[in-house]
Amino acid sequence: MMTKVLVTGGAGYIGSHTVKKLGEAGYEVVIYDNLSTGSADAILYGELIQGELSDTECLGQVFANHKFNAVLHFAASISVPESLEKPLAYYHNNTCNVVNLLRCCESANVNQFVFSSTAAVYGEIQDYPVKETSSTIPINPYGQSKLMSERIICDYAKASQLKYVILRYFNVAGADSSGRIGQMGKKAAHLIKVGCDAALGIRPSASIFGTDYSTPDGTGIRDYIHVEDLAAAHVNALAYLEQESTSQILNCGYGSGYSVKEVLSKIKEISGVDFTIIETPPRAGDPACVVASGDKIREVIGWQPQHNSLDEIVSSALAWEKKKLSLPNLV
Ligand SMILES: NC(=O)c1ccc[n+]([C@@H]2O[C@H](COP(=O)([O-])OP(=O)(O)OC[C@H]3O[C@@H](n4cnc5c(N)ncnc54)[C@H](O)[C@@H]3O)[C@@H](O)[C@H]2O)c1
Ligand SMILES: O=c1ccn([C@@H]2O[C@H](COP(=O)(O)OP(=O)(O)O[C@H]3O[C@H](CO)[C@H](O)[C@H](O)[C@H]3O)[C@@H](O)[C@H]2O)c(=O)[nH]1
Repeated sequence: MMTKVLVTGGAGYIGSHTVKKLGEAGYEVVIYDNLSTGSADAILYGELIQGELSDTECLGQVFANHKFNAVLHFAASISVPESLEKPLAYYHNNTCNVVNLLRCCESANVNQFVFSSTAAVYGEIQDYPVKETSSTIPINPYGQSKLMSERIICDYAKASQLKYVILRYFNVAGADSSGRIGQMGKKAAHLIKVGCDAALGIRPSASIFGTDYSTPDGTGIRDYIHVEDLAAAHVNALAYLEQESTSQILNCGYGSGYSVKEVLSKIKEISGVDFTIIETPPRAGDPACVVASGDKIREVIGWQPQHNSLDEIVSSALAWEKKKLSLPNLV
C-alpha cells in the first residue's frame, strides 16, 4: 500500500518542491493550504484541499476522510520584519495552529511528524558553525514562534506515540531544475530574489541592509541551501521515521556562509547585469552571521546534497524569475 502523507503549506515555495520529490518517490500526497501565499499552479502531484489551519472542523474532516501515515507541516507565516510588526498574527499562525494540527494527529492516531523550523530559533549565534545543541535565544517573534512550536511538538511526543523530525532550515533559495516551480510568493523579499529582480529590471536596485556587521566585509553572512536539496531532506526524514524510533532535531544547511556583498556580486556575474546597489542601515531583527553545522543531518538521515553551489542556486533562481515574467499572474 502507498504511504499517504498530509502536506500543510504544500502550495508554497518549499512545500511545492517537496511535494514534487514526494510524488517522484511514490508517496500519495494530500495538500492542505489556504493559498494565502501559495499557488495551486505550484502543485505537481497529489490532491489540493483549500483550507485554513485554524479551521479545526475542516482540518479534522480531512483527517477523518484520509488515513495519513505522516504529516509534513510547512504552513506558516515566514517574514522576520513582518513578525516584528504583527507578533500576534505570527504566534497565532505559527504556534497556535501547531496545537490544532497535533490534536488532529492525536485523534487520528498519526504518529510521524516532520516540522519546518528555522535557523532563526538560534538568534544571535556566538559559535560557528551552529550545532543543534547550541543555545536557542530567538531575537524576533518569527524565531520565537517556531521555537515555541518545536517545544510543543517535543512535549506532545513525550506524552504520546508521536515521533518527529524537526528540520531547522537555513536560508533557502534557488528553484527546481525542471523550471516548472520556484519562489511564487508575491511579497517574498529574500536577498537572492531581490537581487535577481534587480538584475532583470523588475526593481530599480537592490539594497544591502547594514555594512557595519562584525563580518569580513561588514555585511550579513548566511548559509544558502538549494531548495531541491532541502526538499530531498524531507524524503530522507520520512524514510527515517518509517524505520527508526528516535525523534530528531536537524540543521538543514551546507556549513558554508556567503555575505550579502558576495551574493549580489554572484548575481551580477551570472546575469551579466551591473545593477545598482544601495547601502542602507541594518534591518531590525537581523543577526550578523548564520551558518550551520550540517554534519548531523548527513549522519542521521543520510542526506546527500546534490546542489551545494552558490552558482547553481543563483542560476536556477534567475532562470525562474525570468520565466515568471512570461507568466503575468504569478509576478
Ligand atoms: N523560505 C525560507 O528561507 C525558510 C527558512 C526557514 C524556514 N522556513 C519555513 O518553511 C516553511 C515554508 O516556507 P516557504 O518559504 O515555502 O513559505 P511560503 O509562504 O511559500 O509557503 C507557506 C505556505 O503555507 C500556506 N499557509 C500559510 N498559513 C496557512 C494557514 N493558516 N492555513 C493553511 N495554509 C497556510 C501558504 O498559502 C503557503 O502556501 C515555513 O514553515 C517557514 O517558516 C522557510
Ligand atoms: O534586500 C535585502 C534582503 C536581505 N538582505 C540581507 O541578506 C541576508 C539574508 O536575508 P533574507 O531576507 O534573504 O533571509 P533572512 O536571513 O532574513 O531569513 C531567512 O532565513 C532565516 C533562517 O536563517 C529564516 O528562516 C527566515 O524565514 C528566512 O526568511 C540578511 O543579512 C539580510 O539583512 C539585504 O541586505 N537586502
